[in-house]
Amino acid sequence: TGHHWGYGKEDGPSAWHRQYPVAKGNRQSPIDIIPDEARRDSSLGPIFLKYDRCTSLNISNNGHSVVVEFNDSDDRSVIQGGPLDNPYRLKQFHFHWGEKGCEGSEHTVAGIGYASELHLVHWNAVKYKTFEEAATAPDGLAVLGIFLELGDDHRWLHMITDALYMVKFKGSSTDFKGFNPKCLLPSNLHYWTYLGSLTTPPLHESVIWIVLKESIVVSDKQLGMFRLLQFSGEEDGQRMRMENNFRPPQPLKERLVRSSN
Ligand SMILES: CCCSc1c(F)c(F)c(S(=O)(=O)NC)c(F)c1F
Ligand SMILES: [Zn+2]
Repeated sequence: TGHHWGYGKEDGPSAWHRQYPVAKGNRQSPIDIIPDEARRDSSLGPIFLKYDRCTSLNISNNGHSVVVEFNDSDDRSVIQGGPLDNPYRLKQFHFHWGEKGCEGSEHTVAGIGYASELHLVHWNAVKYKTFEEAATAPDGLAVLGIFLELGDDHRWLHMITDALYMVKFKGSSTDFKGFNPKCLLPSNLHYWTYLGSLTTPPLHESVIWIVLKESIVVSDKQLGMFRLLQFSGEEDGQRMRMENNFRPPQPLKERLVRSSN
């Protein structure tokens, strides 16, 4: 139904505002994070991640990214603390990446992009009954953003890249049980936090962003496996390699970025 959004010239980020006017809103994501302009806030405590390995369900290609979904029927896997008033339940994680190493992340740091960015999406199940309801509420979602930079192989990322051949085409999905995303975290959980939005349509302004200062390291070979994925379905004629599925930084407007200590 209707013309769907994408990352191409005609249907990419610069065109999204036509169908999603909030694209020009006051709390859009991603942003360029300028560390020197972030406010250190001593009231910002540490974040706590309690991820239970047995809540992962499946890995799939939704035509925009590769997504690992979790069972969010209880509080087994949650993020809490930091800027959050409640625990937020882990719903899914996915990645954004480029076609070369110097760009591919969504947030940038003092104008510098990374090769990729991992998003762990959580929702406020204390205040809202469903993910869908939370996804449209100003404090409904908490997304943990982790930068990926190029270097040596990541010890655990192979668990994801080994499964990518099974979800090459849009609409494909396969079991992915027993994966604990804790293995994708850097050693240090210092972060920047600000109020923003989804970075893909419908671009809801419902995200409390928590972006980790420390990146994780993956190899070019591992990241190259993500580029074997296709935006298009198996039956679609033209081959559409999945890459450059990132939105560029948006205006900060009247927002403050805070920094944990
Ligand atoms: C209602 C969307 C379904 S869940 C989801 C998602 F699939 C997604 F891709 C992003 S993102 O904007 O791309 N990255 C932050 C999200 F924020 C999400 F919450
Ligand atoms: Zn994302």
